[in-house]
Parts: sequence; C-alpha cells; structure tokens
Amino acid sequence: MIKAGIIGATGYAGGELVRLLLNHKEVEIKWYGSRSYIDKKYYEVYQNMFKLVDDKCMDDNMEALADEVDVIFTATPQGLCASLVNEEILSKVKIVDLSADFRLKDVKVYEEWYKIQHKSPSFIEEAVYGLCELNREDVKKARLVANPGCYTTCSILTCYPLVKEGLIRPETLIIDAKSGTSGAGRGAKIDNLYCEVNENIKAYGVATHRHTPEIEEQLGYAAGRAFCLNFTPHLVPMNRGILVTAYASLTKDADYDTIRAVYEKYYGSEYFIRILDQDVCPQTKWVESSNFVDVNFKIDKRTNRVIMMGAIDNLVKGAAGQAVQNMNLMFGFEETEGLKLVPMFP
Ligand SMILES: NC(=O)C1=CN([C@@H]2O[C@H](COP(=O)(O)OP(=O)(O)OC[C@H]3O[C@@H](n4cnc5c(N)ncnc54)[C@H](OP(=O)(O)O)[C@@H]3O)[C@@H](O)[C@H]2O)C=CC1
Ligand SMILES: CC(=O)N[C@@H](CCC(=O)OP(=O)(O)O)C(=O)O
Repeated sequence: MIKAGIIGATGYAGGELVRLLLNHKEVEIKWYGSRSYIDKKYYEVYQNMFKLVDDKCMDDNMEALADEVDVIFTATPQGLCASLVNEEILSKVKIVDLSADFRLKDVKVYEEWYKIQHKSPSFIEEAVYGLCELNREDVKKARLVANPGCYTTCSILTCYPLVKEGLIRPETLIIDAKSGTSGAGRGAKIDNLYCEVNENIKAYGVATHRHTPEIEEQLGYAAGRAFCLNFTPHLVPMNRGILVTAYASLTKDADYDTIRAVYEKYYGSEYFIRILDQDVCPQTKWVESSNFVDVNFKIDKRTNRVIMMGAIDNLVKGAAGQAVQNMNLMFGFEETEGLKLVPMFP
C-alpha cells in the first residue's frame, strides 16, 4: 500500500483522481490539497464524497507533503508544479504532474505558448511524457511524469499508428477536436456559463491553442521529422468527453485491411485502446467515465484521404485515469488496477 497526496484535489481533474484512487487497492489518499478551501472538509466541497472522505483540505506545501507520501499528483494550473518541485522533493517522492509544465521539451516553446516563465527548466529533460501506451518502459523508471493533455491524448493516439508507419503526409494533417465543458476546469469563467455553453457550439483557440505544439512534438517523434499541423478545438454542451476527427492525405493507396492491420499492430494488445468494428464511429458516450480510448478510421477514396477518429473521457484517460495508469507503471502495480471502469450509458 502506498500513500498519495493530491495538490489541486478540489478541481475537476483532482476530484476525478480522488474518485479513482478511493477504488484503488494499493493506494491510500493522505493529502487533499487546495488553495481556497484549506481546513474545510473535502466532502463539503464535493458532497458526492459525503461519508466517503472525512479528511480536511490541506495547503500546497509540497515539501511537507513529500515527507508524508510516496506519490504526489499535481492537478493545478500551469506553472504551479514547476514552481514547487526541487531535487530534494524528487529524491523522496514520485510526481505525476497533470499540468503542462513538463510536457514540452523545449522551454522556449513552453514559454511562448503558455506565456509564463518556466520556474524549473532543469527537470524538463528528465520528465517522461506519460502517454503510457507509447512510453511504457520509460514511465516505469520515471521520478517525474508529465501527464499528457486531454486533447493531446486523444489526438496523438488517434493518429499515431498511421504517422509511425509513414502512411500519411504530415503537412496535410488537420485535427478537429471537441470537448465537454469540464475540460475547462471548475473555476468560474463567463465563457463556461450555462447560457454561453448550452445549445451552442463554438471553435476557440483557432490556430493558437496551446495543445498544438504538444501534438506536433509527439507526432514528430513518431514521424521522425518535424510536424506542423492545424488543430482546432471546439467547446460543446456536454459535461465530459473529447471527440477527435483528423484528416490527412495518404502517401500511397491503402485499403481497409491494410490500415486496420496497422492499428492492430500498435493497439491490438492494449487493454485501454479499442479499435472499433468497420464503419463504427467513436462516440463520447461509449467511453464516458472510463479509461478507454475508442479509435477508428475511414478511407475516402474520392479524395485519397484517411479520416481518423477517436474518443476519450477528458477527465479519465485525458487526465486522472491516465495519471493513475502512470502511477501504476511507476510503482510496478498492475497497469489496469483501479481503472477497469465500465463506461456509463446513457
Ligand atoms: N479538466 C480537464 O479535463 C483536464 C485538466 N488538465 C489539467 O489539470 C490541471 C487542473 O485542471 P482542472 O482540474 O480542470 O482545473 P480546476 O480549475 O478545476 O482546478 C484547479 C485546482 O488547482 C487548485 N489551485 C489553483 N491555484 C492554486 C495554487 N496557486 N496553489 C494550489 N492550488 C491551486 C485549485 O484549488 P481551489 O479550488 O481549492 O482553489 C483546484 O483544486 C490543469 O493543469 C489542467 O490543464 C489536464 C487534462 C484534462
Ligand atoms: C474545454 C477546455 O477549455 N479545455 C482546455 C484544455 C484542457 C486542459 O485542461 O488543458 P491541459 O490538457 O493542457 O492540461 C482548454 O482548451 O484550455
């Protein structure tokens, strides 16, 4: 049994971590970190936790926390983890950071897209990008894991097999993505008010969204060359879920069986990635509250393009579920422990 602390336990991603870790056989939560609710009972922030959690919220003192737990999750705004971490802390505990602080290897790219100065660039090189299905062996050895973004997880896993096999032209890739509102966090923002989101759909961050360089970097590693792509996110009136539809020109003629075999090659033995049957398009409802990634594709013979599709729950595989999956690998637990969640429907 290991002890865990969550800095940012009162946010949506942190709250989802609590839900998942309460059902994990090998973990006991010791620290419910907060900024606004210090000394308040955690269940008073989330009444769904009434009679399940009796602890009070604590501060974000990572040094004190490092003496009490084996693993720290930081589910906090961009910049916070980088401002708290140091060598002494990392010599005592493992950290899974759900923010973007250690995802991008080039600190200049981080500072340009996030508009903040990185407070501990010396740990960027060491941090492992925690997309478990692609970096499993490195995650097992890591002290510091950069948990991927929600849009990025879905986009990369949807396109990765065809990029890796050189079956699509990188310069033609366009990723259209849609997210539920929980992706924007629990903080009050006018854009996320009921009247702004309900019965509405809108693109945002067009040509400027900060997940673009993260997707480009990771697909660039797969392609073995720099990637430059269009990524357009949309906000849709649902609580959870990300749906990705990605378009690219094929480098050669390929039929259904050829492309299917490529997806099978990379994902055929992955528990959390489900390659759907021919002509079945992923839906967010089919993965809701689970750690699954549903993927599929369709070849458009008229345009010689392939259309790749993927769906995840942004709070599970896009955040807390993936963080638990990473922790399982880092501590040598069964990778699926605490994560064999059956999707909710309807
Ligand atoms: N929501 C999602 O789908 C996903 C989120 N993420 C990432 O996870 C992180 C958290 O996101 P999310 O849960 O959505 O955000 P929320 O706004 O819902 O939660 C933010 C959390 O951080 C805490 N916090 C804020 N500022 C500080 C501070 N200065 N010191 C300590 N704690 C602080 C808040 O505490 P309090 O409420 O007590 O003030 C709260 O617990 C972000 O980096 C986000 O990018 C990643 C993938 C998906
Ligand atoms: C719907 C919505 O607003 N989504 C957030 C992204 C989700 C997130 O939390 O960002 P990271 O994955 O980088 O941590 C956004 O577009 O900024």
